[in-house]
Amino acid sequence: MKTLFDKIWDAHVVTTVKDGPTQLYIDRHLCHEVTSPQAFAGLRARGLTVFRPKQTTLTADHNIPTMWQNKPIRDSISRFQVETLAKNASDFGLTYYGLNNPKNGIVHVIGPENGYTQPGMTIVCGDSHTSTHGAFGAIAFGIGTSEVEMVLASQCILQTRPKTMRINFEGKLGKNVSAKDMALYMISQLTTGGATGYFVEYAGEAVRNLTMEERMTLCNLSIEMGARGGLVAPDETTFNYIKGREFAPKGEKWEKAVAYWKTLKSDDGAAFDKEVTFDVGKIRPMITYGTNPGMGMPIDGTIPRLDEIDEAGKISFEKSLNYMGFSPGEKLEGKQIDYVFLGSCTNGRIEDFRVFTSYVKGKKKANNVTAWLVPGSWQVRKQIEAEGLDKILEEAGFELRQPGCSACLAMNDDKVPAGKYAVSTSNRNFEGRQGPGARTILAGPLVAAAAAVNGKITQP
Ligand SMILES: CC(C)[C@H](C(=O)O)[C@@H](O)C(=O)O
Ligand code: SF4
Repeated sequence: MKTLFDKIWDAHVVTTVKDGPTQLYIDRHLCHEVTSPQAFAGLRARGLTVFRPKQTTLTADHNIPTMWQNKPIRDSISRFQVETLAKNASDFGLTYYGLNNPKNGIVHVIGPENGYTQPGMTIVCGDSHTSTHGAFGAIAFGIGTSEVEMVLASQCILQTRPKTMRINFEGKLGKNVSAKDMALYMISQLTTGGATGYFVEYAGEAVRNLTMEERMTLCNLSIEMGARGGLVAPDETTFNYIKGREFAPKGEKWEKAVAYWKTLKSDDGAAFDKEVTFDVGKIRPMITYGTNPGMGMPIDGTIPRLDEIDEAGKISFEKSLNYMGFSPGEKLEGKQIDYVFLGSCTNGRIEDFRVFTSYVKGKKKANNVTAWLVPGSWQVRKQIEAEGLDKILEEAGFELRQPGCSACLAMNDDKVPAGKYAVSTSNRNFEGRQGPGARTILAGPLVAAAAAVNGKITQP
């Protein structure tokens, strides 16, 4: 009896070093401008080529502006990063979706939308949120730059087998409760270290009922509780999503692939090293109040009091609240905010824009709010336009930007000023994450929409 993880892992083992790591074959490799330059430099220094060039795809996302992408990038460091990526792609003969390419977008958005991400695969990228691709029933995880070099050179990687954990979400999600709320709730319960050393499988009725995009949101945040990755067994929802996409198998190959994908589930009675169950009926729309994604609570909740925090955590708890400008025991509902960011590989897909738009339709953006609405890819942006969502957003006083990581992290022009509050659909609320001194409140797209319209934290 095997878990889903075991089945995929075992099918990719090349050799195992006795008492050491496994040499694992990698099906898909994605690269972006931040973590790949030294890897390519390493290949050059050793006179190596890319072993299987068709299995690596490059995209520019972190350092790019989200306006005027047809003009040269103004910031010289960012421009250099992106130019280096383009040069590496052409020198090593790799597919590259650069600026203004219709397939450009955030690395974890474009893989799935092109059908490049498929069940049963091993997928890596020099990026922690590679866990997103696990939504398709793939072993997908982030790697370091030296490992990027290893994959480029050999299409393999040395990995220690992680432990397995299953997280069951039972019951039905309440009204206005999203996959993001499930994830923030889960991390608030398990803490940011709760899954360290584990690869998580998400299961249960509530997970089966999620769309592919919602499963991606959930898997995306796996890394924020320390997990190596997270995955969901593929089912009809998965197959329907993949069917017909550019890199999806076609014709007879499709039938064969689906027959194999249907075997990709944990056997009844397969043993996990740890198992946790949540009743989703208890989950309400969430926000974070601190400086790690585990510091979350329902919107109408109160920040824990100092006496509720254990001795060891008191100093960092106080430091965190101090940075945020909040007090222990405070309620945040009704609190004024300054920025709203809809986007990132967590919540920058079409369904997120549909949810956001459905709330703001016929309403107006609050005057005190600067809103950045950033599609995860050009294909997402095209779909937004095809559905006329851009018009509705415009009428409500919003402006749609061009794709990129944007305000998810302060590596490009979209920085939240010091001291300002941003309700953000991204995945990290670390100090300085959205700009030096910026204060991030993580939430789902619906809560972000309510904040954008009301100018403060409110129930959607
Ligand atoms: C820049 C990159 C290495 C980083 C990551 O690995 O996650 C970024 O994508 C992030 O979200 O912090
Ligand atoms: S959108 Fe944010 S989390 Fe995702 S890859 Fe870009 S920087 Fe990382």
